[in-house]
Amino acid sequence: MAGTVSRGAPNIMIAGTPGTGKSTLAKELAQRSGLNYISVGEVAERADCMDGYDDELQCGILDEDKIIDELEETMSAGGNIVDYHSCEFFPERWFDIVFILRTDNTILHSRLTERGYNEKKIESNISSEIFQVIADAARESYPAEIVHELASDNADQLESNLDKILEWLALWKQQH
Ligand SMILES: Nc1ncnc2c1ncn2[C@@H]1O[C@H](COP(=O)(O)OP(=O)(O)O)[C@@H](O)[C@H]1O
Repeated sequence: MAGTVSRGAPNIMIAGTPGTGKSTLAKELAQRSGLNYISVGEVAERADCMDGYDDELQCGILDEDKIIDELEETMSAGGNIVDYHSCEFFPERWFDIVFILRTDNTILHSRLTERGYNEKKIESNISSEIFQVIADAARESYPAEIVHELASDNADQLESNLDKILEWLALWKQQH
């Protein structure tokens, strides 16, 4: 079960549709908490954990088994903030808490346009956000009580999300 493994510091998953603000939140959280930031995409590139390329969506395909092997030791030690769009394929035991960032469709559309995504990729991501694909998959893979959705539309919400997570972290430390 998640959360029952003894670790010096918790592992936090930050998931969500591309453009919802995962890396913005996760990097700032790492700064403020001292926890270790892990961009799964960057590790996968560096450690050659990609398994082909999706031409339609114009993105690499992750070799899930390989990235799990690559991260296992670091995750077992605890104290990590993991940034990746989906999380259902990671071992349940890795995470003490899972946050799913959610963004209003119009705002998300502008962010992805600004990022230079093509129309097909934008539509695919917006539809994934509308149908809450990532949130539902997370809830199927982790205990409901550790999965939390966070609104990520504006700077105030970013601050309040950081506050909430830092509060949770302080509580975790008191209890462990
Ligand atoms: N809470 C927020 N309010 C306003 N803009 C945000 C917020 N979070 C992220 N952004 C902006 O949205 C864009 C996408 O954020 P990013 O963190 O790269 O998303 P992701 O890692 O989920 O793909 C960036 O330009 C970032 O500055």
